[in-house]
Amino acid sequence: MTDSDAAPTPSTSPGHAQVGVTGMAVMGRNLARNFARHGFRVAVHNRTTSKAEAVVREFGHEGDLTLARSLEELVAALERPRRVIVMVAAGPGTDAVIDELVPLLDPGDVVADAGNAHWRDTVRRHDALAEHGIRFAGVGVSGGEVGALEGPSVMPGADADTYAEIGPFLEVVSAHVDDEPCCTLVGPDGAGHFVKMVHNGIEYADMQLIAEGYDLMRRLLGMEPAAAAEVFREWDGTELESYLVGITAEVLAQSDAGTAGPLVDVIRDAAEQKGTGRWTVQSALDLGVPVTGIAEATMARALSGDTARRAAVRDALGDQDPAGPPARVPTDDLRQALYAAKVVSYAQGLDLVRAGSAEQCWDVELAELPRIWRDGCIIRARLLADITEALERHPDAPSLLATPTFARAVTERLPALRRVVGAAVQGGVPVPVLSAVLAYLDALRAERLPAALVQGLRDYFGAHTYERVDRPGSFHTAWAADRTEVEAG
Ligand SMILES: NC(=O)C1=CN([C@@H]2O[C@H](COP(=O)(O)OP(=O)(O)OC[C@H]3O[C@@H](n4cnc5c(N)ncnc54)[C@H](OP(=O)(O)O)[C@@H]3O)[C@@H](O)[C@H]2O)C=CC1
Ligand SMILES: O=C(CO)[C@H](O)[C@H](O)COP(=O)(O)O
Repeated sequence: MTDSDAAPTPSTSPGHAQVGVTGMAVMGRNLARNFARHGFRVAVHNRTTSKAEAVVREFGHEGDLTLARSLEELVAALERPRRVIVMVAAGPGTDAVIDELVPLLDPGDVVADAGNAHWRDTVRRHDALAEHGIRFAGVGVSGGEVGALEGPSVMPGADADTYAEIGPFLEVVSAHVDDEPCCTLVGPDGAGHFVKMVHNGIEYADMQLIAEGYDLMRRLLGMEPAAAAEVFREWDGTELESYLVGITAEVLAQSDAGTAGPLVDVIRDAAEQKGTGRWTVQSALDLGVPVTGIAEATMARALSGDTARRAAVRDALGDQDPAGPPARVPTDDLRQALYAAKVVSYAQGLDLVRAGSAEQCWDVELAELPRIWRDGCIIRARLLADITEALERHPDAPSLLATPTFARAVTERLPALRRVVGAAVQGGVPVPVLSAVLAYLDALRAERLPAALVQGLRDYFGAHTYERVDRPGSFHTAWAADRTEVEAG
């Protein structure tokens, strides 16, 4: 019997642990191990105790891991002020844990929710715990199972004194680039979870863009998954270098043991979602920020999962395009199109953070976000160093797209993006994010938009009035009478 096979025992030294983690599923377990590997004394707890026992049994040799069989034991195991990290299923699961924790804690203790909470829940929980004198942090964590263990990107939202208690721990275990932690206080209460939500929205757009690129390789260029994998592997050494492009090559190259064909061909084509993409779009709608790439990526997941409707419409309309054979585009056009579209979806996400921060008075420093996303997180990419630099140089730019570096980068790639979207439309390959991004760019660059006609129509049916380009004021045309124009109110 080895040491790690020994049955774990509850803590025998109250107040010994520096940090407690409750929630021993993939993320919490690995985050706890990450703390322990960095020399912190950690107490671990899980609702189903056997999972916490397994963590101590299997990984106790990695560091100072103490088992807590209940939240009472977890709290008792911690030094003061206590630091409890909650890493459980978002929503009711998180509320259940917090409700049980609160009576066990004292004023000054810190609860940090590191799950994917909705930022409005985080604001609510922050305010509710403040009434008990308990400090609350909403901590966005990205990196998946491996990132949690080896160094995630961490996006904490907290009051400064709360961050002073928990931040140094988070910074140590986060990913590092040039000795800088991929963790910084992004703002108070819900700011961290808002930023994590937008991170995930960008993640949705990134993944859908990659999927569209793959679909075009397959359906326009006739490439098999293994050949597409090679292209993505090659792209991972270019301006598109990123975690998601790298793992795309791996997923596409994977064979299925059962069929001996590509695994991707036997995976059901219905993309699921846990909510963060949808929340991003909902928040963007509330704030009036056009995050069209993220929105189309979220809708694309919903459409893919609507299999009954897909089958019904396919049967009714047929899937043959009478327009003829699809146009071919070089893979270099695809690479450029993906890069331009990726820049736009980052720009849209950052616009949303700017608007959310302004509305909530969070004072989020925008350039800090691409800086802490450079490593550890799912959207880590070479591009993020350039975005950081562009935003540091031009902090007041109204859009990332208006900074010289990215204005040039996108302008140079616009012809390729247009060729790709054109070929996809002609070939009947759906590219919702690529085409939404192109439309967004064309609309932003247009001297005049047909919004003028929309205003005219609104005035016609609802007397909603319109403004004129040649003089100030609001105007209404008496559409139902003599059609003269009057100045309104
Ligand atoms: N998986 C990922 O890649 C990432 C996940 N996240 C977020 O981190 C958090 C944890 O994620 P993950 O590790 O995947 O685990 P899950 O989201 O699958 O949640 C499972 C954990 O939540 C606990 N739990 C669920 N309901 C309750 C409840 N009512 N009371 C107490 N505990 C409860 C479970 O305990 P039990 O074992 O007893 O069922 C288990 O420990 C989530 O908020 C998730 O959104 C963030 C970044 C990445
Ligand atoms: O936060 C994450 C990554 O950053 C989680 O993996 C999250 O579950 C991803 O979202 P979805 O499940 O909706 O694809």
